[in-house]
Amino acid sequence: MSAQTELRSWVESANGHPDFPLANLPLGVFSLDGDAPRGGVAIGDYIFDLAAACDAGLFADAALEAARSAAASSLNAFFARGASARLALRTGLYELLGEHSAQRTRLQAMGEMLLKPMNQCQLHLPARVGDYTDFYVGIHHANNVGKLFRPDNPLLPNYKYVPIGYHGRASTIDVSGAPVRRPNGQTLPAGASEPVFGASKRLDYELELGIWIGPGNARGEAIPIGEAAAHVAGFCLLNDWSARDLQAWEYQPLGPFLSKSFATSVSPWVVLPEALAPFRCAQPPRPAGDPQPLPYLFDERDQQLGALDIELEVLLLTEAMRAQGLPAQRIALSSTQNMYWTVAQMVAHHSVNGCSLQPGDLFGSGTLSGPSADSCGSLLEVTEGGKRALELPSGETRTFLEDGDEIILKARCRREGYPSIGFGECRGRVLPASAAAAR
Ligand SMILES: O=C(O)/C=C/C(=O)CC(=O)CC(=O)O
Ligand SMILES: [Ca+2]
Ligand SMILES: [Mg+2]
Repeated sequence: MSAQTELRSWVESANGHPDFPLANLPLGVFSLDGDAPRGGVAIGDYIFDLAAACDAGLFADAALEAARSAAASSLNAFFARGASARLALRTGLYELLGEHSAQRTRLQAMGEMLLKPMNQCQLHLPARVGDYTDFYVGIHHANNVGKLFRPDNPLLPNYKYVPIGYHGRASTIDVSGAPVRRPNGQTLPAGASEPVFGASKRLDYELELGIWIGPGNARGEAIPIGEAAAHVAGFCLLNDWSARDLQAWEYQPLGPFLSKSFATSVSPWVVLPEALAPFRCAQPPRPAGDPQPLPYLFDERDQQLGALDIELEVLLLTEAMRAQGLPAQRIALSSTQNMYWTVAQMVAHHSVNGCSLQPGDLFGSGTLSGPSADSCGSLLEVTEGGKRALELPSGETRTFLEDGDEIILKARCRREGYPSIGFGECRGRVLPASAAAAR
């Protein structure tokens, strides 16, 4: 695609925008000045108001139907419509927002009615999440964490056969910017034989890719792997906040429970699969020599697509850094290339037993650490279980998160010859535990 010129927009701030050029067009739900939340599209420094555009008669036919469902106060109905609605909407948006739009003069005159300054808007959770499942497909994370929790048996024998996951908690999913209260719970102090109750002392983040589910399946009807892509509505950043001391005490034999159910943060913009299509790397996600997946988990086309190629970043901003005027410090740079299982394999596996997936369900990929120390997706790994403190430009050190610390996740896709696109941010700041800890 010689798209650099074709993909220019008359919305000037979109051209060269680090996250939201015309090639991206992610969907979200926003409100302005306390008005009703509604669907919008990020373009440069603005949000294109889909309800206002529909009311102004800017869309027709399939694009109008798609825009109407994406203009609602949640994107569930739009997700349910699948790829044809996304394509119709994207085509309509290109026609309206492209540099050579036939309607450019009219749209520019409508200015403020259609384009809302993003920095004045409030962004909401883009969909009602019915169910949330967190996978474990970051193989470096699985190895690193396995070594810490189970030194004798880090990567369990099922890992290369089953996309491992646990059922998360949908009621505590927040959009970026919502604070995260340090949880209280049971922990087993080092050397003790009985647990104590109190605020977690080992609060951590997890760098993950979020996957929004589209049409989904009826109960009892598994989604074949070759059709799995049709059930993926889009992608976001996800932080699976984790209390490692609660986790270490509670997780056997059924897996994480209260150590992860107190908060999960997601970025507000849903990056559509069509926008991500160019960003794949040739390397297949499964190294040669590893066991062949069972047939329901194998699709030649899915393997040939290669791994998603999205750069992922974690930044930390402490209160002292804020007070000293220091910028957030990057503490990890990783990539979705570290996913051992593909998104299609996750969808096929999740539904193979007849479990139904529904529009607006959310998957977490699992923590996407890379192989090196500067690409770890959690503090547990960065500090080797709290043994090696992380040094910060403020002169502070961290093993786990302190109250007031803010974690910022970012993601970007780059490829020669294509405009790069970004996901925006997923932020969360730690609040002190509630007084219940004193009881
Ligand atoms: O017991 C373990 O090996 C570790 C489990 C997790 O940390 C669970 C989790 O959230 C998976 C992930 O993010 O990759
Ligand atoms: Ca996780
Ligand atoms: Mg969580």
